[in-house]
Amino acid sequence: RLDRTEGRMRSGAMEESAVRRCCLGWDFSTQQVKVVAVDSELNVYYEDSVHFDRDLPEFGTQGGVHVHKDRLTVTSPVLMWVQALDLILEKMKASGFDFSQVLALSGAGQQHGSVYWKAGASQALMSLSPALPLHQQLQACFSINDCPIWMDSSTTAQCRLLEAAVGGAQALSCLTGSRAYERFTGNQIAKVFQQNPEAYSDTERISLVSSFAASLFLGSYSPIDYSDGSGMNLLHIQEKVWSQACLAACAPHLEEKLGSPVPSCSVVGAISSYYIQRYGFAPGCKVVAFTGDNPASLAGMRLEEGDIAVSLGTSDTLFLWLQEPIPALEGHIFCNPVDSQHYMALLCFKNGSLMREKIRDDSASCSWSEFSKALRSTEMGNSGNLGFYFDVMEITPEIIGYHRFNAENVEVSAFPGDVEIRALIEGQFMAKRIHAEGLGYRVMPKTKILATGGASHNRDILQVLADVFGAPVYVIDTANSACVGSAYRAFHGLAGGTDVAFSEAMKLAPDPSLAATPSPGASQVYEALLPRYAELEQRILSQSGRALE
Ligand SMILES: Nc1ncnc2c1ncn2[C@@H]1O[C@H](COP(=O)(O)OP(=O)(O)O)[C@@H](O)[C@H]1O
Ligand SMILES: O=C(CO)[C@@H](O)[C@H](O)COP(=O)(O)O
Repeated sequence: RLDRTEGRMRSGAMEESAVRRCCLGWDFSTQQVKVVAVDSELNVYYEDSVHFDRDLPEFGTQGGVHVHKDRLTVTSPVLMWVQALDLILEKMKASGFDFSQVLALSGAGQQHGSVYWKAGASQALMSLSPALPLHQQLQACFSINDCPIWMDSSTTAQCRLLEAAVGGAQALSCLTGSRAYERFTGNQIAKVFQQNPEAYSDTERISLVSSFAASLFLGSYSPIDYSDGSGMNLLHIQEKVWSQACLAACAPHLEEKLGSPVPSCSVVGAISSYYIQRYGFAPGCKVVAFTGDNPASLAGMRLEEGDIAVSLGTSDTLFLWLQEPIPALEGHIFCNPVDSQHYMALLCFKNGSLMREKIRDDSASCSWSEFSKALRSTEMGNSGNLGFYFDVMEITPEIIGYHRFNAENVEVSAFPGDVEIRALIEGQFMAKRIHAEGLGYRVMPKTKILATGGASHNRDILQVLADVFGAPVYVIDTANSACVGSAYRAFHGLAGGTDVAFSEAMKLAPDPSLAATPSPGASQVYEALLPRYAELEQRILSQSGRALE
């Protein structure tokens, strides 16, 4: 496995790269920009990344974001994303990467975040000078410099208005795949319009992080794809058009600022001459629509029906392939990124890796190996001790704070270090199983769990995942499934997109490898604990007055 933080050709790849045709897969995620190169036999042979906090400290982000004083507003500087692209391309060039062999590229972005292009920006995008980096030329192109991102939860008022405008939460979910969520882009745009009407009217185009990144490569505005567009509370997920009722409830002239959405596997154009002249890309290099990081991961893991994918990144997400959507008050239905007739379900847990890092720092001397040791030295079921750990207001369910319970369901104020670590990891995975089952998901004998994201490097964490779900856990060769999925999607788009089955185009892709199997006795332990966890979760929710109606 490669060190994910350093750009590296896989062994032997440097010599071969001159003749190696490839597709690039990008991921503009919360904490970093990452890229992989995948060759025509679908092998990953190059990976690179730029980490915002570490490599661009002048933007002063923590975990790639700025949390504002109200603790609800969370933004990221748009120019940091632009500069990260400059930096990563320069790193690739310095390492000898041969851009002329890139047949096509696609990418992913953290979902829901929005970028506001100022009037005149399209002209600047179309006339980029290859002599200068992008960030120097795009400085004045944004009407809002700090983009609202998925961690923002400041738009409750806008959410209630949107639901009321379309006949309630369930009606909105039937239309757009989700009830109103604070981070969903329509509500974020409504807040921008209400609080900053001048910036809104000075905006000629609104992009998602994904379509913004695609626009940088195209040198013109890229359309939003159906799958990432499903995370906005604006797209009619069955008809695949913007819902006029939702647009009207959010902000005026919104349709023209969004442009028309397109199937996720569309070729949206050829790469801008900027990249041909500055980096040596071939003029025919195609850009396939960018999508959300979770939809891209679904493609990267080549999810099959019955499987469940768990992404352990900044956020933890869980997703499934669906034929028939049944939108509900919890979870989300998105258009499927690789088959526009089908859908995917997604559950998002905001307290993912950053929460695990906090408990690691407090209880395992800032060391993942100490953290793992604690998991190995404690028993499945944690002697009945259960914990809920939410540093920031959780999405699934809406709980904040730490809540620890002993085997008698009595709330306690602290646990010893290793009990705390097991309580955190068991609790995170029990919540995932309980809420997936709430969407109708059932673990079956043939169930595979596909794990990805930074924490899927940790075998001891994956062992707890296998034990709690009672199913084997598989990983693909890289934890960057959103990048790999983006490169796969580029090949699919190149092969004909909607006219060709994704699975057909992916026949050569390597199978995932087994990382953990359930330990003997796991199912008895967790069959007893899961209902207790669910009851305690309800108890906390009703004490905080946030139980779902
Ligand atoms: N060995 C490990 N054990 C647990 N978590 C890890 C390990 N290595 C990395 N991580 C976690 O992975 C996270 C980054 O995951 P990643 O999927 O790359 O994030 P994103 O795509 O959201 O930027 C880090 O915040 C870190 O906590
Ligand atoms: O909000 C969601 C999904 O609905 C998040 O999953 C974002 O898409 C951020 O992704 P990561 O940076 O954690 O991969």
